[in-house]
Parts: sequence; structure tokens; C-alpha cells
Amino acid sequence: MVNLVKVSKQEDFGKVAAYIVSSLVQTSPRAVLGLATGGTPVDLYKELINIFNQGVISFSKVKTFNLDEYVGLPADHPASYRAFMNKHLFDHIDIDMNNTHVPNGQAANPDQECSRYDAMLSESVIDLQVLGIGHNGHIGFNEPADQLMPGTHVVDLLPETREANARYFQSVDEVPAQAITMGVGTIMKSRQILLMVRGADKAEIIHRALTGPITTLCPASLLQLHPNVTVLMDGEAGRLFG
Ligand SMILES: O=P(O)(O)OC[C@H]1O[C@](O)(CO)[C@@H](O)[C@@H]1O
Repeated sequence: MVNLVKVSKQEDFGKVAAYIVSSLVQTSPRAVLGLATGGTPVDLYKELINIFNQGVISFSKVKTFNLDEYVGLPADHPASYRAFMNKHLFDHIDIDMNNTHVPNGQAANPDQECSRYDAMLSESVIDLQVLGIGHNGHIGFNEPADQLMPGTHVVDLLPETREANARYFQSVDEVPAQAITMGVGTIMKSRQILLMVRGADKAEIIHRALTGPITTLCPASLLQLHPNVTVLMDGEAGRLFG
């Protein structure tokens, strides 16, 4: 079941998302969180840090799994998703870094790294998976394709995805051509999903994903089949929902 939540004030976008995540952590201190990167969840992480600083929640027993990482980027590269997570969240809360998991983009054998990541994931169930959506309907880095993979795998990034993420690099040529991503099977097994969508440029894709056909050509459309999805949209992203 998909619940739509539209916020009209930009400052509420991160606050509402943080309320959902922090409520879970408060009631389940050992929660397993699936986390996303990109521009959309930055305000969520900012608000979680604020809530943490108020002494209301602790992340000391929380475990996290990130959706994806670029192949070939060292963890300390400023555009790596490990660096993003440390900078925007982990360095500011009381989480045990050993409980934070991001695929290793620099693994000598990326396929083996996918198996290692899946083995860790198989020991837990993600209680709450945070997601964004790409302009082409991707979730994590599961790009539109004839077939989607259930587990963690190496993916060739589509040109539009590299373009969209070029803002984190000096030029589009520097954006890695491949990434390691959690598969849609793992995402769909999460107990609860929070899909965050912001901006006019996402209005059409989120409308298509939630009201159009369920198809691997729009990976986010699979979320229509999940029992517990909250889609948090700002006014611009949600404009086609009336
Ligand atoms: O929030 P953005 O920057 O538009 O990114 C969209 C999605 O693409 C990704 O960067 C690919 O993983 C996701 O992390 C993100 O949810």
C-alpha cells in the first residue's frame, strides 16, 4: 500500500522525513535502516542530527545499509557515497561506524563484494528503507531495463544518470561508469519504505511510477506492490497528484 504525503513548506520536507525515521529509532533502538544518498535526503539527515542533539534518540545500536556506491571510487573520495554518509550523518551522531555498511567501491573483485554485501544483508531485515528516485525511475542504482536483479550487483550507469550526478564531480567524464547497488528484491523485502521526492523535475516520473504500469522499465513502479510505502513529496514533485 502506498501512502502519499505532500508537504507544502520546503522546511517541513526534512522534518517530516526525520519524524518518521526518528520515531522508529525511538521505539526500536536496534532498528536496521536502509539509507540513500543524493540531494534529496540531505535535509532528512540534517534534521536527524538536530533530533539527536536534543538528546531524544540514540543511534548507538542502530545498523545501517546504504543502497549503493560507485565502482572505482575510494571511500575517501569526496563524491563517494561513504564520504557522503560520513559527512551528512554518521560523523555527527553516536552510531558505531562498524554498524554502518556501504558497498566497497574499490573492492578488487566487485562481484565478490556484491556477494559479501548480500551475505551481510541476509542476516538482517531492513526495518525502514529510505529511497530517492532518479529522473528515469531508478531506485538505488537499479536502472530501467528488461530485467531487474533481486540482489546486490554491479550495474552500468545510464548516460542520463551520469549526467544527473555530474554535479558532484568536475565533469561528467569523471562520473564512474559503474556502481554497486542493492537489488530490488532486497529493497522490496524492507518492512517499510520511505520514498522522498523533491522538485518539479521529478513530478512526471513519480506520477508515472505510482499510477502507471508496473514495469522494470520504471523500477520505482514496483513499489506499488509493497505493503508499506510512504511517498513524501514537496508541492512541486506532487503537483500531478492534485
Ligand atoms: O536525490 P537525487 O540527487 O535526485 O538522486 C536520486 C537518486 O539517485 C541516486 O543518487 C542513485 O543512487 C539515489 O541515491 C537517489 O535517491
